[in-house]
Amino acid sequence: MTDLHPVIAKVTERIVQRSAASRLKYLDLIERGRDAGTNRDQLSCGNLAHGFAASGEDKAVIRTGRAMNIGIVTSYNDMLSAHQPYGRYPEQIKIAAREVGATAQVAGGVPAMCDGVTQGQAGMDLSLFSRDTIALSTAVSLSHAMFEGALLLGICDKIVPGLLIGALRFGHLPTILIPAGPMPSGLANKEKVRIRQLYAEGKVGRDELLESESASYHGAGTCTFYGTANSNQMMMEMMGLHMPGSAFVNPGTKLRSELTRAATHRIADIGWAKDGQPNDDYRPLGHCVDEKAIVNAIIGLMATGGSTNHAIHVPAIARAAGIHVDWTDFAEISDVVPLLARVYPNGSGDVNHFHAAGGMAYIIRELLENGLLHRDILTVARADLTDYGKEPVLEDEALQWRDVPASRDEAMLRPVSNPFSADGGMRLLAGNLGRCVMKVSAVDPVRWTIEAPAAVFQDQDDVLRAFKAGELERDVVVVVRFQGPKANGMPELHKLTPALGVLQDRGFKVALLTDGRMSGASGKVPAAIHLSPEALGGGPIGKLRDGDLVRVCAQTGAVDALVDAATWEARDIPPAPPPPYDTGRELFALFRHHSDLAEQGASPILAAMESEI
Ligand SMILES: O=C(O)[C@H](O)[C@@H](O)[C@H](O)[C@H](O)COP(=O)(O)O
Ligand code: SF4
Repeated sequence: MTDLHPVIAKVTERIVQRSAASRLKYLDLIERGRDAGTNRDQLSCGNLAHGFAASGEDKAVIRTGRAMNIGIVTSYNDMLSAHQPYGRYPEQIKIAAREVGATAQVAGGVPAMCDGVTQGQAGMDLSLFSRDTIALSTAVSLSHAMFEGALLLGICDKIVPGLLIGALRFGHLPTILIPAGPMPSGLANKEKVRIRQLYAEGKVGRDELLESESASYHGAGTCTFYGTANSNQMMMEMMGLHMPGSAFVNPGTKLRSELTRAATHRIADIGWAKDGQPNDDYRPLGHCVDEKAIVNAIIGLMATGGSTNHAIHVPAIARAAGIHVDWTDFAEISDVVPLLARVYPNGSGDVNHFHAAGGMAYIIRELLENGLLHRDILTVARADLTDYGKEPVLEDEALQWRDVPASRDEAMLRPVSNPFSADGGMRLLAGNLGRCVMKVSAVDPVRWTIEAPAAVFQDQDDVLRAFKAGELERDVVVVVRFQGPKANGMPELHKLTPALGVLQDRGFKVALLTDGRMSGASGKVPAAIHLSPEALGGGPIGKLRDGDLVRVCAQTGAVDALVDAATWEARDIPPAPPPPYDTGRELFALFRHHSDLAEQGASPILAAMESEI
């Protein structure tokens, strides 16, 4: 077994040192929460009676207060394909809880936005802030102090980060995340993108496009591209917050339901008490999510080509646990963690193919054996992260975990000894335009450096209008600004991907530069995103003008306007567009006013919380 890589050890120690004071304060919160929350002792008879009045056959057990009452926080809705399966999970969980003498109640529901439905629409301006809304809703759910454990039902982009941020403020509770799995594979993602580009060129009509999209997104379960949602599942495995290997088991299968049952049984095993006696295997969420677990999540992003959105969500999740990480930590980890998986958009296969090839079990075992992962973290499983290097199977109807000694498809999954690339492909870029990130794992290396005249926009629809008018048929850095959290909520600009892809396929050197975001499913066009500081409030991206030479370079980590210093200094920032107003966006003005930098997590609630504690 190889010793831990020195850079992983160094970055982890730097995070520990940086977080020492805030982490200590957080751990004290957990101690106080645990002492106050034991078996609902602080509740009055009136409080308690309200809490179990409608709990039916569980009423007597909840009333005695001697067994774990599990709080289920669910993000069910039946519009979101990934969350539609959750509809029947609470009843299944209640049955499983009774099997081990525990009880379960739905503590609350949280909203779950589908970025696929809102992509390119006004609703996308609420997407990032829906994460903090989910965190607040999770806190409201768990604030009833009726629970000695929590099960979180969530999968998609902002939902898992939001659930975790909220639940971490109740870090004294043992907590397990329960996924529902990916939909079976439909139309191949590459074919979906081909039809989209034909539509962008006017070569196919809306009917053909809708047919193609419907064949790709065709049923219950998470979309099969490796975007932010599936990156969430990967991170939960890397942090040991799922039952091992839960991430990519399809909905509606016996294995899926057995994993849900096992998670319910397990949560009852790791509370602070068991059968009314102190339990020496108490595993509170706030102890599981420590600096090593956060570093493991970042390592997972690099080893699998995970979503750039997590360059924003991981700092926010970490802050909720009193831990501070930055993009320099990401970049240094990326430099030493090889890319072991090629899953669309970083390859052709999807997450079902990835799982069949060996999936997370293979990735984790490979990284552990090569000293590229913290093994000694407090997971929700029985041992440490070793448990997660095995895949779940049913043998004679019983849940088992088995080794995955080798990749079953080296076109998708490779060993550390023969990676797809020596590093993780999430680069930090810095220069006179600020700091930003660029994911290169899905970008041809010949396009890692783009130097071209800027075409400057303040709205993604204006980019598409310029494309359709033939105004972008050249080497170009497309700049879209005033897309930061304070300006309009930092939407994803993924709708631009087909048009920019067409320009790139026509042979032009093309890059996107924005203070906004891209989808985790965005791929082949180099995109320098999350540029901080954002244009609103004076970020230098606001000084750019049409025709300025701009250089984005993932090789050297540069993002610069090649404009002479005197001209640059003399420039003003143009007035910001009016704030968004419709689709409920005006209700989120509070969040826009208080959001902090993307590199800190772009979180109004954490920024405000830290200003008080
Ligand atoms: O970060 C992500 O993974 C995206 O937000 C994803 O959740 C969203 O659905 C995209 O829109 C991709 O899907 P389309 O390519 O179908 O838009
Ligand atoms: S992966 Fe994206 S598009 Fe698919 S259900 Fe989740 S949020 Fe919606």
